[in-house]
Amino acid sequence: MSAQYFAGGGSAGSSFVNSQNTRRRFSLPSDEPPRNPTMANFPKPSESTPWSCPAPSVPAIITNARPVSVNPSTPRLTTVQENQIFADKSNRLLNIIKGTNGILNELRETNKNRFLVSYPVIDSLNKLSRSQSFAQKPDDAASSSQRVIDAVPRDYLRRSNSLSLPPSLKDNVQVDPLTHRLLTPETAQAFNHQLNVLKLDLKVGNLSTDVASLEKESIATLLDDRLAQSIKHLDNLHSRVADKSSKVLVTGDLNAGKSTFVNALLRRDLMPTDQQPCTTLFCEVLDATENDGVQEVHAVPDPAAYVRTDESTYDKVDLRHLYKYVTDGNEQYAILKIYTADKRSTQESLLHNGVVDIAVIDSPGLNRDSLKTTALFARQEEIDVVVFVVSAENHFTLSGKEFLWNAANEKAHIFIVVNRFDGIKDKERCKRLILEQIRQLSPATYADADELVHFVSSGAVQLDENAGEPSPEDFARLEQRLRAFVLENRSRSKLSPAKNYLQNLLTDVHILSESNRLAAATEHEKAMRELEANRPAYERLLAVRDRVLEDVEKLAEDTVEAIQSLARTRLEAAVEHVENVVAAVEYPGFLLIWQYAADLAESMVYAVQREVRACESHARKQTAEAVEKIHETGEEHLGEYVAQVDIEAPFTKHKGEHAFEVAVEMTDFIDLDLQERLGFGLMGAGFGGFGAVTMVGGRILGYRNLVSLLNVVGVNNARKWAGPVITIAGIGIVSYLIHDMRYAVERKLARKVREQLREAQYADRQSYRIARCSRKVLRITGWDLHGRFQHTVEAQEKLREDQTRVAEVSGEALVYFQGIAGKAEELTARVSAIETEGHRIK
Ligand SMILES: Nc1nc2c(ncn2[C@@H]2O[C@H](COP(=O)(O)OP(=O)(O)OP(=O)(O)O)[C@@H](O)[C@H]2O)c(=O)[nH]1
Repeated sequence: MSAQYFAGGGSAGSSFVNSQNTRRRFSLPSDEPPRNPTMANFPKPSESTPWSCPAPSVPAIITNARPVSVNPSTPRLTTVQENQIFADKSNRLLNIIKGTNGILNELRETNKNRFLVSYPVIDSLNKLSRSQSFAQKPDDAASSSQRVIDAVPRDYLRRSNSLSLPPSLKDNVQVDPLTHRLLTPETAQAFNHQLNVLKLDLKVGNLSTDVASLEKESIATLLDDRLAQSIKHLDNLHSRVADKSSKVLVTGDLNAGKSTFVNALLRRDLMPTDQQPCTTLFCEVLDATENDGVQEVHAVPDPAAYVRTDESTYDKVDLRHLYKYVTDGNEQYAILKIYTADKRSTQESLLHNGVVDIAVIDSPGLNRDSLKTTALFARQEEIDVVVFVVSAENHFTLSGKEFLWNAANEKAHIFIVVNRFDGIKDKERCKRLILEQIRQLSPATYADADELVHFVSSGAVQLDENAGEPSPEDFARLEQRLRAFVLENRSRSKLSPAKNYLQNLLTDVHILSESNRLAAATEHEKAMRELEANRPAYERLLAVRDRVLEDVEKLAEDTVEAIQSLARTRLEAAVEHVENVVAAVEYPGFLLIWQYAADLAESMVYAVQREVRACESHARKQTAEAVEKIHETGEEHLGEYVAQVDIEAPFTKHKGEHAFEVAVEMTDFIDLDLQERLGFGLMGAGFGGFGAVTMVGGRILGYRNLVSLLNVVGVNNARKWAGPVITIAGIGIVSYLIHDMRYAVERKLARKVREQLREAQYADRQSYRIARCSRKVLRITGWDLHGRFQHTVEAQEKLREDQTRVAEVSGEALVYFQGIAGKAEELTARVSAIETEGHRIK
């Protein structure tokens, strides 16, 4: 049989065995006084069960022996009283287990779906060192971190009268909210180290990971594992506490008579006995009522997986073949579960006696090979009592001594059966020698030897259960004390592990939730403080934003309007005075008059366009100044930034829009419009001399004037003079036109250019275009500023939203962890009030 079986065996699972050596026992003070029952609270002795009958008078073996398994000052109870107390304690423990289970499940749920449960730490190693007021060894030469790890938590746990955190932890609990990382490796380890059940397992293979190097998420995952394990273990404890049966392991040297003793207890020849060693397997004898009344054997390969109702977990064996299975050494089985019917009355039956169900486990005799396995088996918490059978003829063997020595460390009290006493001649000497050996091997058992050491002859017990023969007196007393011992131990073996585990677990839950509450409180306070601190700045920003953006819009509109207005005025003037360019253009003579006309037209166009460019330049300058002003205003409220506005771009883009052309035509050289000519002549230099002539010429050419003149001179005379006069007039007109051609071109081109520009609404359009370019630049600048304000406001709002969320979540966490800590504290007080040491049974 492998040791592995025992690691996983039993309803309590592996952790029972494993936790034995590591479990830290500390007792928290209870608010309630110990609930030791008084006789007044329980039935009178007359109401007791058969077990409470007066012990047969046997000579006291050791007169000064003092019972140490329970408080000697506590009055002995009847089995009924003990049963009631046990039932009360069990129920209270079961309720606490249920409550603790609820907390763990809630913590798991929270850790997964609401907020991560963090492992808080202490931020400064120096501060930790100061907390040596908790330390027992202030001058310890060990490193400060190790000193702290050793001193703070354990000492706190040992000395604290309440479950509040030590001041050193309270002051310094910190979780970095940004990185969610635990601070400083030493402090993280220190915190982890103070936990017991919920201590994180940081071993990956052979490597040990540092808590501080873990992200909060990783810690939450590890914690989840821990919580899941604890929930499972609580379930095991629940089953164990709820299980009303007790287990008695019968062990001892080879051939000491263990099987004979078991048969004597059962009053039945069930287990094979032989003069040579024959028991090769652990054999658990249970009452057949636990197997629906069917007597049979279940050969179980894996006890941890054994389920009575699931036949795949064992091989069914007929009771008739038990001998073969027990003696053949079937190594594939770890244990035989033997369900047997006990026909005796409830009062007499050991297995099913109406008070406590007892399962007796016969085991292979101790030798070098079986010693370790049996020791592991005995160490299981589900073993309530270990009965050690020693042969009165052989005394203790080396293996037996080693077993007792180790078992005494685990169970303190062993029930010892000195068997085959019938074969001893000098019985008193034998008793003396054996008791002396017991004194050395198990002092606690020796101290209570009257109760725990029995010299009997199992072989002398009548096995025929129907015969009704009374047991020998010494064996009857043994049975009575064994039942009492089972009851006394039941409380300790069943309830103590649950109590210890609950105390450790609840203390861990309290420490964890209390430190999380502190972290949440710190975070909440910080978030609220920050929210309050940046509120004025935020409100100011909102007010300034609206005002500044309004001002900027107005500035932009004013600037654009001024630019447009000035440009229109200047361009209208330029159009109106387009003929001013004439003075600047040299007249090259009549023969080149066409060229002259082209130069004039070009100069006039150029002059107007030059004015457009001047307006654009002015607009750019004004726009740049406005942009600069807006930028300065922005920087005043938002801090320095680089404005991303290209002032030139819109002006360059619409560069060609001011172009226009004027074509020179033949008609531009002849001007018959006198009025215009006069008007123009008034402005032209040297034009006055021809004014009267051209005016008369103009009248001559009029038809009505011509008819009036003919009437005066007569038609015949007119015919006579007509030819020469017309010739002279024609020559004059031609001369005049040639002479007037330069001025006609100047007048007509000026008029033509002006009219075309007016028709095209050139001044309006250009001033509007220039203003539009400027508006575009200023609008972009305004948008830019608006965007920057918006960005700043949004950043502020985001910050405030985050702070609000942190405040809400941390506030929620604070209340939550406060609740958990309170529940844990209350449950701890309740569990501490349960006394599990048991009582002496009559
Ligand atoms: N005289 C006498 N013989 C006994 C007594 N008890 C047991 N025996 C005998 O001792 C021998 C061994 O008894 P078992 O019960 O098989 O011993 P055991 O310790 O179970 O043996 P293993 O399990 O094989 O180690 C048998 O022959 C029994 O008859 C007793 O009280 N008096």
